[in-house]
Amino acid sequence: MTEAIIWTIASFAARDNETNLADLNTINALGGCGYHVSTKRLSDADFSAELAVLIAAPVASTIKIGVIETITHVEILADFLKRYKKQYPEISVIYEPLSLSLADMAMTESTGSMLVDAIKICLLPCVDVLILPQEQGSADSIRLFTETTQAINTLLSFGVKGVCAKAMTVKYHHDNKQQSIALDVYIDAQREILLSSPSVLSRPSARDENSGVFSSALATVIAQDYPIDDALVVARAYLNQSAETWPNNRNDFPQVVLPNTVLGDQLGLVQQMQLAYDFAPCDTNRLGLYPVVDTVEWLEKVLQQGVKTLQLRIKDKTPAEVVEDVQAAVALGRQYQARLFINDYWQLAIEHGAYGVHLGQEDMLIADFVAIKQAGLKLGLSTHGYYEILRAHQIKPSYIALGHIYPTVTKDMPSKPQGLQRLQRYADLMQDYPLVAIGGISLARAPQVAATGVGSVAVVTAITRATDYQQAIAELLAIVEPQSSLACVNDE
Ligand SMILES: Cc1ncc(COP(=O)(O)OP(=O)(O)O)c(N)n1
Ligand SMILES: Cc1nc(C(=O)O)sc1CCOP(=O)(O)O
Ligand SMILES: [Mg+2]
Repeated sequence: MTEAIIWTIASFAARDNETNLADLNTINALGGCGYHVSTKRLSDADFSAELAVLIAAPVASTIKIGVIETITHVEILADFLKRYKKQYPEISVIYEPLSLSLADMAMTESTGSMLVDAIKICLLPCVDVLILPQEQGSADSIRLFTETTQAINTLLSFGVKGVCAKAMTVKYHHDNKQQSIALDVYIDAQREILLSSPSVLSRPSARDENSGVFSSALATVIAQDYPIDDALVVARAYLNQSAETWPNNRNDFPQVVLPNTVLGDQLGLVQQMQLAYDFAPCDTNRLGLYPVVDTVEWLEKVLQQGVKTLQLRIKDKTPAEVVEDVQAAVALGRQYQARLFINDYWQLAIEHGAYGVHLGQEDMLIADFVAIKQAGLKLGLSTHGYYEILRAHQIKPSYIALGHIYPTVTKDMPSKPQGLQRLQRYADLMQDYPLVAIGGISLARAPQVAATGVGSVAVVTAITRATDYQQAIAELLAIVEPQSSLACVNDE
């Protein structure tokens, strides 16, 4: 893995060293390596010279910008970033101006401050993520949320790629009591992310929101190639904790706000989702070896080898074309007393009484989760990183699948492989769930995957393309379910 290099460029009017130290501590704590340029009291020529020195430092993965005090510094910096991004288009620029609020920045007419105008015209088009506070706790949460999204959309029109309105206090009613939470709202061209955390007042151990630590944390996580949704989650968890380590306590992680929930309703989220919560638990937390196959013939072959968890995954056919396969699959599952999951065709799974259904994140928008729950079917949900894991956790499925761990030839994946280190982090964070690792897991890789503590390993080609599938299943079973293989041996 290449080193995560973060450059920080800022001038702090007050508490310089303290704030600078908080930045660098955060970068170190989260596994990055920071290089800092302080612009404070630098002449324009000296500022340009400092930036030229930075060029000689190791190439940045992300650049974090803090307070920039003068118009010419803004212009010099914007020019520098434009040139640097041309050379390294992959670089992300994270900007947390601290002293400016969302309302100040989002005014369309001139604010009366030439500095703010210069920031909007010159700097924002070079910025990938702008982070601003939205502090006021209006009693009308729908209005506050609407104003916030409007302000963010205005800022996006200035050319910044994504905007996060951070830690806004939202008051809402639940169980006849007024609750108060801190909400992060992030919007870019592809996504809108809402993360709720307990209000700052109820978290004495939380970090100072006005220290620039959020953007340093975000920059460091993005520098390690995490996508923005996952980076927001980890940065927020870091702010919510006091420890100077990569966050690993679920209590510190934010909750993903979904429509059709108490908070979602009170923010006026309108998306129609037939969500349900707390699905039937699986009979074990360790689902073991989990072959995913696309024919009834394969189901039977793997069942005959002693497999107890499996999935029928037929893609892109009409329900009428797969109904007989689903019926036959359910019958086989019963005959072998196995946990048979049906991918995608949740109505057929309900109709024919499968053990469970496996669905993806996008299915949360279309499938009737209430019907699945009412029918008593187990629900497995796919995830591809922290954000999706927390989103899945909101509805408490029967198991969570973590993918894709390695490159896979079975499916075109829009995301990057997670690798073992991330899998370990997810396994530690979600250890109370049945977890299933999937994606590119071969016989050779299975021992390391199993060693992360996930109770189940799902495979397609490790079985279907094996020269000897029976041998492959026997070896995979011995790796993933060593206790059951021992029991078999002892039983003989
Ligand atoms: C065990 C397991 N994990 C993940 C998937 C992927 O499901 P999904 O995201 O719904 O994608 P498709 O399989 O439908 O392409 C899975 N099927 N099984
Ligand atoms: C169906 C599927 N879903 C994935 C996910 O990450 O959600 S990876 C995957 C394919 C797994 O096949 P193989 O074991 O051959 O790599
Ligand atoms: Mg699916």
